[in-house]
Amino acid sequence: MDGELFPRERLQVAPGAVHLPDWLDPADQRELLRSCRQWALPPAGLRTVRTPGGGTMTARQVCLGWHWYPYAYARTVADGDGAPVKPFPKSLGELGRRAVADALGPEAQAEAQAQMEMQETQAYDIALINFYDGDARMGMHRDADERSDAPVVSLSLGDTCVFRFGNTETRTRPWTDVELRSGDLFVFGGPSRRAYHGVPRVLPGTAPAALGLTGRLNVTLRVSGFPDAG
Ligand SMILES: O=C(O)CCC(=O)C(=O)O
Ligand SMILES: [Fe+2]
Repeated sequence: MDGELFPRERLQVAPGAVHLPDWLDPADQRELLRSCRQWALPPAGLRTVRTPGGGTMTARQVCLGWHWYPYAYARTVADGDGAPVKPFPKSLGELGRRAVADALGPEAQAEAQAQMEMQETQAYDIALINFYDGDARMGMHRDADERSDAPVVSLSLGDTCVFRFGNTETRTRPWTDVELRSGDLFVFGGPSRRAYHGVPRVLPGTAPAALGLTGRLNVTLRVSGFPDAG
């Protein structure tokens, strides 16, 4: 909701894990939403992810650059229509770099860049777009199928959610619950890169009316660290 008495403040939730409220302005949010709608179209579009235990994830997903499925990456939608994954757009790479610099400072950004150059891998090359509607949520997990330790960049659109940011050891407490609203940025890198996190709740009807989205979209950008990325 807008119109708070005090603006929401930038918050370091854990070392290397930072929440930047209202990082994308309304025009940039609309633009990103427009792109998400394109990316969600078939082939290689939005799909329901099946887990090895026979369950399904309630957040539906589409990937760019590399296709993630439990628990690996592929170049094609190996667990879906088999189509090649859509390319990772340059604009998202630029957004990722800017997000890291704003959240963690130019040093962290330069260090990440130097590491990537050493490994001869490119910068951000994976996007996972999660769509939460109805009762969708996401259990506590780590982003652990990438080879790179570069920070994960997370952008939220639409309904507000409760984002639970935990610790690197267990799925359980201690954790911090943060409200992520439309336009918010969350970055986790360094000692927090492999921390457990999840989305226990989305708050229906909280999206900014002008955006025109029912539900919540989250875009996470990652660096694969795979030698043949690109
Ligand atoms: O929706 C979110 O905010 C988190 C998404 C996430 O953790 C993931 O895609 O791995
Ligand atoms: Fe995650």
